[in-house]
Amino acid sequence: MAEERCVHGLLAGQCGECRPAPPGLPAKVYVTDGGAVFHRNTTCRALLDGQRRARRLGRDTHDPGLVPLTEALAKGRAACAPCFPAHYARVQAGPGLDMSTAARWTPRIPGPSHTAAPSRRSPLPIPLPEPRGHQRDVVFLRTQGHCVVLGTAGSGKTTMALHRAHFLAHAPGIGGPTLLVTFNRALATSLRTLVGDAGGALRIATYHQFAQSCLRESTGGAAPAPFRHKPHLVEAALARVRAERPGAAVLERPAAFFVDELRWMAGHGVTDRATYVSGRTPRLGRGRPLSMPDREAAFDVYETYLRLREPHAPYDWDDVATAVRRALEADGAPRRYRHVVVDEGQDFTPEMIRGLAAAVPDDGSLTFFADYAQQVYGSRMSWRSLGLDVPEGPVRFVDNHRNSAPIAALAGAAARMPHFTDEVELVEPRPPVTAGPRPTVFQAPDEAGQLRMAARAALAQYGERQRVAVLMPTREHEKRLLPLLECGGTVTVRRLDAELSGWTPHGPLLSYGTYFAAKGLEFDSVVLPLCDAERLPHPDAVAAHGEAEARARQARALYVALTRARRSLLLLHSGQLTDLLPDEMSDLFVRVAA
Ligand SMILES: Nc1ncnc2c1ncn2[C@@H]1O[C@H](COP(=O)(O)OP(=O)(O)OP(=O)(O)O)[C@@H](O)[C@H]1O
Repeated sequence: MAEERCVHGLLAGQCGECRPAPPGLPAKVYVTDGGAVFHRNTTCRALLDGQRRARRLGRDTHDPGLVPLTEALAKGRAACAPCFPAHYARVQAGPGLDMSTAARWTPRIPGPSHTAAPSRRSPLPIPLPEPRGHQRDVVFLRTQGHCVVLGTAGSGKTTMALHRAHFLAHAPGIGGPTLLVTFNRALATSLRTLVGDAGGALRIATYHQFAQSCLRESTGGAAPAPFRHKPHLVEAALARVRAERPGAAVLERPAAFFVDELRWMAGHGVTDRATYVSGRTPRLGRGRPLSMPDREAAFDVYETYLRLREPHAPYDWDDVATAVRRALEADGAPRRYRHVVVDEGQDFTPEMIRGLAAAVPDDGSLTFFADYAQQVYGSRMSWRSLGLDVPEGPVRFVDNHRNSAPIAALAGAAARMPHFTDEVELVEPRPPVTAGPRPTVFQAPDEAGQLRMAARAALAQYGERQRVAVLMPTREHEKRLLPLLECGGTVTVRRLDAELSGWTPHGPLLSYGTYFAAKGLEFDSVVLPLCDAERLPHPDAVAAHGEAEARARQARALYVALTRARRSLLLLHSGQLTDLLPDEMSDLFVRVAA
């Protein structure tokens, strides 16, 4: 049953052509040649408004014609929302309200015998699954000093980070104001919508929100905002150094390489020439180390950038972390937070973590959750370079609670490919047992066909009340995809970005965004267009970082995208399929041709 597919090779419910007619829709509906939806009758307000708008813009309009519902659905049309509000009301009700799910999400956090039980005065418990196995140990890990938790994708790191933060915020005696900090704004926003106001003692923020409020406090509100236009200024700095040092081969690299190099320097707090040029600070990753003369030239770019930035701001989004650490180390005042919990820690630089460690008092704690297989920002790092004191070593989560077995098998095989594995500590996952269909790989005739197919599959699954995301490597194609998903403005589509406006933690959802924007989030179904070899890895990344490093970085981003899907995964391409995925012979996906 798990592999039940339609005549087009897609999963039942995934195919825009074969999905059953949603209940409550009539046998015949009205469509116009230029429209993307179907209507109940020709007096529909949205239809008439749309035609008026088209005429105003000088476009042709078409008279509505009556067609069988099945034909309208087969052409990928969605129901017009004003004509079929009951249909959308049902879709909106969604699985999040299902009683069996509600029971599974009943929050109870039984405390271990050696720690105090959570206070009776605690606010309402948070709506999360109960910790299991090692997860329980982590919620109640020691409450002073540093703790590290490494876990594979979907192993409950975010869930346990929330549990732990909630426990630390409210446990009597040992509890106190707690900061749960993430890298992605989208993830922070989604966590806030999940827990709501879990009590004033728990704050959820991104690192950069924390940094800004910290600097504001330390300067009495006078701290300037970090400089926003670093790539532009690095390019200008590079042009100057090229003129001063003609013939230096390293300076022929694109500006993106230097942006990345400067980020590494800022992230590790390497700000003097001798330390940088000597190469004493250990580096990980596949990029070939620069020679000493090349490092001299790269340091010139750094210094020139600093000089150009000086009139604008004392720091940018990368080296703001050093300003925060210095401000906190110099500040003997009582700390605002007693405990800090870091989620998605693999994206934090050592300087960020040092600053967060300095933000808690001696009787407080810093807990660090990470999965280095999902590190997608900047150069490779290990938790061991963060300066945390963890004599007992990290706790490891190996059970994947999110992905079905076939999706985990594909993602796991991708993560075991030679371009992926490196010297950074990755947690080997235990294969999940949840059954499900194998991922589908669909070859469309061209890129436009990929986007059309992606939208149709996403709409079909959204119509089945699922939480769906269409994820792409970059923002380049978003403007072409959005109108296909919106169906003439009748379907509400959420963009995965910093604001994550309209995000709801439960119920059907149709969303789109980049692999990066989806970090930490999850969906029932994920559609990945543009999995072509010529895009993954992107040629710009190859030019900036070299083939091996670009492949490794892109593979980790793709791994993030694959592991966002709980039950259904559709990958699309039109040229050659990217070789960052296991090949056709692996039997880990079902191939479908247009
Ligand atoms: N003990 C548990 N029982 C049931 N479900 C769980 C449990 N722990 C986690 N889950 C579920 O597993 C899914 C993944 O959890 P979560 O997002 O916390 O994982 P993660 O390790 O942070 O993932 P990623 O790093 O890939 O973003 C969620 O749907 C969560 O509700």
